[in-house]
Amino acid sequence: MTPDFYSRLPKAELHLHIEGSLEPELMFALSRRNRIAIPFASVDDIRAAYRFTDLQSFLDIYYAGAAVLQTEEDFHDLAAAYFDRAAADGVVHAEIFFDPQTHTHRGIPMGVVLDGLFAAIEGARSRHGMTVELILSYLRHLDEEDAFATLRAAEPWLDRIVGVGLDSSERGNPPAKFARVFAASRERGLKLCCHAGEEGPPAYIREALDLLAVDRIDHGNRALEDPALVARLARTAMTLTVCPLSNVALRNVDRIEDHPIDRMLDLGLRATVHSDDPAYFGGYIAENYRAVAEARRLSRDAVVTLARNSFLGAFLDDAALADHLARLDRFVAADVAAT
Ligand code: HPA
Ligand SMILES: [Zn+2]
Repeated sequence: MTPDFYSRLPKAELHLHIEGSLEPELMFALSRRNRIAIPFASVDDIRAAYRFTDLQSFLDIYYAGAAVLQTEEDFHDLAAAYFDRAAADGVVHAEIFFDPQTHTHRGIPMGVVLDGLFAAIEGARSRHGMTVELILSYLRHLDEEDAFATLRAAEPWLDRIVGVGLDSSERGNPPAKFARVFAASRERGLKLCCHAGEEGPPAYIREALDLLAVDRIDHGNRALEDPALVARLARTAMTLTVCPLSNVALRNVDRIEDHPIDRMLDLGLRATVHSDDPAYFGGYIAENYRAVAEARRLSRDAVVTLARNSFLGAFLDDAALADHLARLDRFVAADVAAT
């Protein structure tokens, strides 16, 4: 493999919270631009706060940081910075989460968030040739009625949103709590994703399948505790969007050397690698590939399988999928010839 293999490998990003790409430098700049106080005196201060013990300790800082996002321009700048980094990391297609309730609850209208994101998406297309889809993610620590209100607020833009997701504090907020709003989302033609089995038990993954009828599971690591569930996920080719650096930062995996990504592939799971909240967890998607591939000594074939799975798991039409897979094959053939 050539040295820049991981960043040149064509891939799809399927698990990225746009608010989690807010780098400390931009957080600081926006806090000044918008005169929003943050509990940090400097960029170094912000970085020093990024020592997490679990999901909730991260979410507390993540929601506090998002308070600096106020205007359409802020959302544009946030997403444009992410797309530039993603393009440099070989991302050719991205399906990104945004958390509307984090903003609407602060009085920021849905249209401000979306117009900023749409402008950045247009820039990603024209500057990088990248295709981008948006996934509206409901916050699971809030109630289902709030999720319904969010779906209603997004109604004017639903033709430009590919799907919905479920994120935030997993324990104590099972998928079952959102069965009706997921059914309503499906009726509106939206694809369905759900964070499950990051901290929550395998039973939450089963609920996401049985009660929400999801198209994709985000994380899914704890399926490994339940062999019958693993067999079902493998048999149905359910995509699991795995985030190695996130798993270590949030202490769901002790060390990157202990990450189960190769076990997942060996069990026949359609696992893929993604970045989750890269500004907080120490690396964007290529760094997630590099870190887990080196720590687990993955073969080139295994790494290419992860990238192939990212396209197979994406919400692409057949023609676009075929194009992406053909480009991946050409990349691999050229890399093999060069080494
Ligand atoms: O890693 C995550 N897990 C759950 N909710 C989230 N919201 C942003 N990132 C995450
Ligand atoms: Zn996530």
